[in-house]
This record gives sequence, structure tokens and C-alpha cells, in this order.
Amino acid sequence: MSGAALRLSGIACARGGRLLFRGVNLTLEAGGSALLRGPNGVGKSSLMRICAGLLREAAGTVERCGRIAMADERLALDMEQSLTQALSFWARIDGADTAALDRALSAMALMPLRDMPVRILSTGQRKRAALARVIASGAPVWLLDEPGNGLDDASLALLGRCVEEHLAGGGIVLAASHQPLPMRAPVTLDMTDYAAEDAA
Ligand SMILES: Nc1ncnc2c1ncn2[C@@H]1O[C@H](COP(=O)(O)OP(=O)(O)OP(=O)(O)O)[C@@H](O)[C@H]1O
Repeated sequence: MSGAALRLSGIACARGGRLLFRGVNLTLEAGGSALLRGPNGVGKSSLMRICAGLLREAAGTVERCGRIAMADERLALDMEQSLTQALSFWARIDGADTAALDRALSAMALMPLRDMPVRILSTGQRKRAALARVIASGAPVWLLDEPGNGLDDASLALLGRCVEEHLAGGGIVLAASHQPLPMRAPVTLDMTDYAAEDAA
């Protein structure tokens, strides 16, 4: 994963014709992590989507080196399939092999649930499944939007271990969260510092 990077320069974001924030600069190189903080509606998810290339920036530049995997509130797993089948769909797209998927399932303590239909999984189990997809992808750049939502203490600790291993292997993690996350010394961006005057 050496060579992974995410570089934001002078990023501004407008939604619904309203300028939300501007002037966001952030450079993450291999092994780097950052945490986005700030109140509801300040634009954390919007910035994540700009980083993923899912939303166009109103100004500035985004430089991405390495594939990106994102986990947000959208589960994007087929409810009618078993957890393994649903994750295998993405593993094929991501170019991940069965061993990588099994490692990700184990990392998120999902092995006992692997044959369960996605629709019966609990909130926290679904969140762990979404994280397993990111882990299995092998993408160096992880974008985690509220990854701790619904996770109990044990699952949060699992997430912390996965993040640590990913960073140690030269990966990059950008997370947005209202709750403390088990990340060691991330760069912290308070998005209120970048709020546009006309943002409500
Ligand atoms: N598709 C859209 N069209 C117009 N406005 C939008 C759209 N999506 C989001 N917004 C607005 O953009 C603003 C920022 O939303 P965003 O989800 O980025 O905030 P956030 O900081 O992640 O909030 P939260 O802490 O609640 O998750 C909000 O005011 C929201 O209503």
C-alpha cells in the first residue's frame, strides 16, 4: 500500500445551492489518519463523498493515490442473501479473494453469522458487515462515516484493531464521528472552522 495518499486542497462544498464549507486542506500519506468532527449538518458526510468522488467539489482539488473503500449509513448489501453471498458480490467487484473475505469476517467477529440472511442482522451486526466489506476490499484508502454507530464496546475494539493494522500496513483512514473512536492520534478537523457564513 506504499504510495497511498489523499490530498485535499482548498475544498469547498455547495449543496442545494448553498455553500456549506470552504478552504478545507488535508494531506494524508501512507499510514495517516484523520477524524472529522462537528455538529449535524456541518458537512462531514459531504466531505467524505467529495473524497470518494461521489460528490463534486465546488472549489479546490482532490488528489487520490490508491483505491478507495467507503462505509457510510447505506448498507449496500442484498437483504435476501446470506452475509457471505452479499459480501462476496462486493469482493468480486473489489478483486478480493475468498481468503481476504474470510479474514475480514473474522476481524469483525462475523464468522458465526456468515450464513444468516442480511435482513435479520441487527444494527451493530450490519455495521460490522459494512466494515468487513471495506476491510476485505484491499483498498488502501478507507473512508468511514460514523463507523462506530451501533457498535458495542467489543466491536469498537475490533474496529480499532483493524484500523491500527491498516495504518501499520501503509493504509489511510479518514473517519467522521460524533463519538470517540479507537484511533491513535488522528489529525482532527473541526468542520465548523470551515463553515461558510451562509451555512445554517
Ligand atoms: N442531496 C442534498 N441536497 C441538498 N442538500 C443536502 C443534500 N444532502 C445533504 N444536504 C445538506 O447538506 C448539509 C450537510 O449534510 P452532511 O450530511 O454532509 O452533514 P454531516 O456533518 O455529515 O451531518 P451529520 O452529523 O448529521 O451526519 C445538511 O444541511 C444537509 O441537509
